Amino acid sequence: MIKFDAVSKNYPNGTTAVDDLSLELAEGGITVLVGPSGCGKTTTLRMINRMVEPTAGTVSLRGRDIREVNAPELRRGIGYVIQHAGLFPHRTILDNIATVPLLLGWSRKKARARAAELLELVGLPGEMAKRYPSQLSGGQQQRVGVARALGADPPVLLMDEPFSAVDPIVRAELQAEFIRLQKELHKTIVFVTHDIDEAIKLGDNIAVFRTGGRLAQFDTPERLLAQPADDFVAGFVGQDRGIRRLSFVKAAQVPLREGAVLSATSPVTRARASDEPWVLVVDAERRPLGWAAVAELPESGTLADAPLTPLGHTFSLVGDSARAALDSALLSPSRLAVGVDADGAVVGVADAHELSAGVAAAEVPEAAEAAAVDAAPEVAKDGDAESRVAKDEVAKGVDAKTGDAAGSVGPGGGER
Ligand SMILES: Nc1ncnc2c1ncn2[C@@H]1O[C@H](COP(=O)(O)OP(=O)(O)OP(=O)(O)O)[C@@H](O)[C@H]1O
Repeated sequence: MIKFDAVSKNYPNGTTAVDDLSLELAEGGITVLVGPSGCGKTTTLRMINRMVEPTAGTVSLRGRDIREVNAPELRRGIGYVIQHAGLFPHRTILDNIATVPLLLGWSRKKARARAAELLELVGLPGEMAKRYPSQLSGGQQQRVGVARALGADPPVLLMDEPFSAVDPIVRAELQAEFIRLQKELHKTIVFVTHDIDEAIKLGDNIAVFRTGGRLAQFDTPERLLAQPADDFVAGFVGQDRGIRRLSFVKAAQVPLREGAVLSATSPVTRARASDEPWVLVVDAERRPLGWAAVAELPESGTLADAPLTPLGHTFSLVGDSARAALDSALLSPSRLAVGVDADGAVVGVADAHELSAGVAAAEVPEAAEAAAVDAAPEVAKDGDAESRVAKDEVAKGVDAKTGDAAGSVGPGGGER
């Protein structure tokens, strides 16, 4: 729905900020623009709301060349969120959020009612409405920024490094809240970051730019990790892309074996006969109780009499990723990961070698399938890979990069 067709931006000083970009961004999805500093991400973003005009090529929105739409009208349908939230310091939180509805001519009462709804939507308590921005934490301000950008319910949101100015814990919260919000709102979002991990966490699709404003690869996160287009992309996505790729493989896809899984009522002689250094002791419902080291078993009796070493953590075959499975193998005293079903009953075990062979055999899933991994409730990113919870923000207002008013409505912005 947002299409760049052979778009370039050259500045009079000779800088090519964006070079011959052709790209189609899907409606209702999150497209992340990522790349090193100065590679043209912000310029690309700002060409969508006409804060920057291309030197060549065409940007279109839902099939219409955006040059045919006057900038204020265009920006009415495009929310804009920036680093540091860019709130108006002398307006209350409620009035900051009500900015866009007021600009659109809503009555003060209706605009404030909408602002109160948005405050709740981004997870902030109503009592914050009367405070001023300086009385909120950085993360809270970012949420207000998001609420403000959502004021007129625009179908498109542009977000320029919205989470970069907060500490890593708040950032993870904001990211997770952002994912929650997007599941509800289905906006078309273009998100700029220089952080590849953030891109992989948030993006349905990722455009990797290289210096000189050139597009290096446009792909789903899983394909970016599995099949980087060239050495630059491989270097940019990082050395540990193999591990991160595991987040996109369902644990259910990796083969498990029965291994030495024995009930606590089994005689210790059975454990010795298993030829395994460790046996997993389970209760009558096959729920795991702990590991027994065969070399340390008592002479006689049952496994209920044996000293047990705690399990570490199990992984769920119902929703976890292969990354959670590998993590549990690495942390297990027996070096075996224990896979359980939805009831917590043991299905089987695998060591790191077996898991990695299983992952290699599993095809890189298509985007839809990978999204299903993420959506599965049990994947819940509970303890493992990503803690997708977030609180984000948005808005428009004073642009941290330029100091300009950067409203998506009204005259804000302009080229740098
Ligand atoms: N108004 C301007 N005049 C001249 N050059 C500019 C102007 N605005 C941006 N540039 C240059 O264009 C290039 C791309 O800038 P842009 O801000 O789009 O990069 P970016 O990828 O967003 O970088 P960062 O991650 O550091 O924010 C840079 O070399 C920048 O210096």
